[in-house]
Amino acid sequence: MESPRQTGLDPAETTFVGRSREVPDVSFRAFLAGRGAPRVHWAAPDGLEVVGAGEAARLTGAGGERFSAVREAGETAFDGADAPEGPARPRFFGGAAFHDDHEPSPPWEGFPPATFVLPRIQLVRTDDATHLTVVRADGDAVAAEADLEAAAAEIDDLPAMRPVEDPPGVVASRRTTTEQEWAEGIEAAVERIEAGELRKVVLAVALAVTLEEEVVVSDTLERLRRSYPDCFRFLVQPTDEAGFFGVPPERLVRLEGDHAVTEALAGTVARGETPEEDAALADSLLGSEKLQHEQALVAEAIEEHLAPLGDVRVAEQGVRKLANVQHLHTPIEADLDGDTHVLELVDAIHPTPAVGGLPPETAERVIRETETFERGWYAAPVGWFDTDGDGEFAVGIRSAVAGGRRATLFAGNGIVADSDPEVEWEEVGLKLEPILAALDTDDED
Ligand SMILES: C=C(O[C@H]1C=CC=C(C(=O)O)[C@@H]1O)C(=O)O
Repeated sequence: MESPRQTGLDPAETTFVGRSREVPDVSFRAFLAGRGAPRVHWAAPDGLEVVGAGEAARLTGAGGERFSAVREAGETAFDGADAPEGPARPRFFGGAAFHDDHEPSPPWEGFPPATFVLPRIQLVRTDDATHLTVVRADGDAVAAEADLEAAAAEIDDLPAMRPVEDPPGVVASRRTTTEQEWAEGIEAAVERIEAGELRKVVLAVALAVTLEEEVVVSDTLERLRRSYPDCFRFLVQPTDEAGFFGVPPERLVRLEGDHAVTEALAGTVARGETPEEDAALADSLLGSEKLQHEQALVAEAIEEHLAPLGDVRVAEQGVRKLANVQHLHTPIEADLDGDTHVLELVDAIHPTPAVGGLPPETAERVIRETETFERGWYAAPVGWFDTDGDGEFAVGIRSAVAGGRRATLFAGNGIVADSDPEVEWEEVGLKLEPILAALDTDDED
């Protein structure tokens, strides 16, 4: 196992040099298709879209200090760097496992407890331009200029649009937890809640899927964009064998300077078939004592973790509507007192009770004892940070890890005192649906 502070980067031997220029807009999927792993794709619902390939540097961490190990290495790595600023600035992309003692085993080979890659080539699409950035770790500015020329020439040859391949098709899918095991897990959790040992725990299922053809993950992500335009989209492909991807509706945190934005998202009902039914379901969400409790615990925990760092404002609760489900949603903002790195916020907030539970240690123990699969990077922070410590992270839910003819999908529910195993079994089905549909030929639009 890696030592907790191992970062994979020797600052004494590293001087980053980056060069960038504006380029004509091209298909980001075409860019990814032509490059080997590692590959990343990130899109925030409110603007920034980035793809990256290759590795100028990689930071890894393990154990309870994995986020601070990565942060410290990232900070010193950029001392003396000669790199562009603004939208074209270099960024580290990656994420972490849900549990800090995670050890990669199938389907999570290639996904350590925490790892971030600084791509050698990055393309950034903002509202008004597309920027190409190349980065080298050897401080050779002349070579960086040449890399930029070469990459720009390759980009010139890429198409502006790329057709989306047919979905791979689903041959078989199977939850790795039986309905009986699920019911027993929930009943045991409810007993602990009634005994006062636990207030809430999020229990999840994995859906193991066999595909007809090999999956092209970036095409799957594109199909998901069409159905879930308001969600984040991410892909982390550390190797050509496997990619972790998803369309999470939930921002873990965004930090710009001293301003942090986060949210409490929890409590779920389906969408209605008609506007009237939809509104009635939204009312039932707002009026449900159980779902309100489930979400209030999330908002309170986030507020409590941010309060020592600055001035926190909790906005009014609303309903967040996605194509298949609706959630209770409370925006939260904070003006931070000190110079804070986004990974410090990630460390402070993860796991929120929207994916873990309360008290956190007991909930994590219950998750381990109950779940019949390895969470890996599911429900964990995934995103990027820059050399100033700004960045953005989503919660890796509505997600799957896939490669070749296999995909494993994940979905979980908050369990509180009055949770009913049958209702919760159906609800995880609703949350698994979007990715399953994007993989299956029957659901082609
Ligand atoms: C843990 C998941 O969703 C969380 C976010 C929103 C609503 C949730 C719920 O209704 O339980 C979960 O807390 C998931 O999608 O796997």
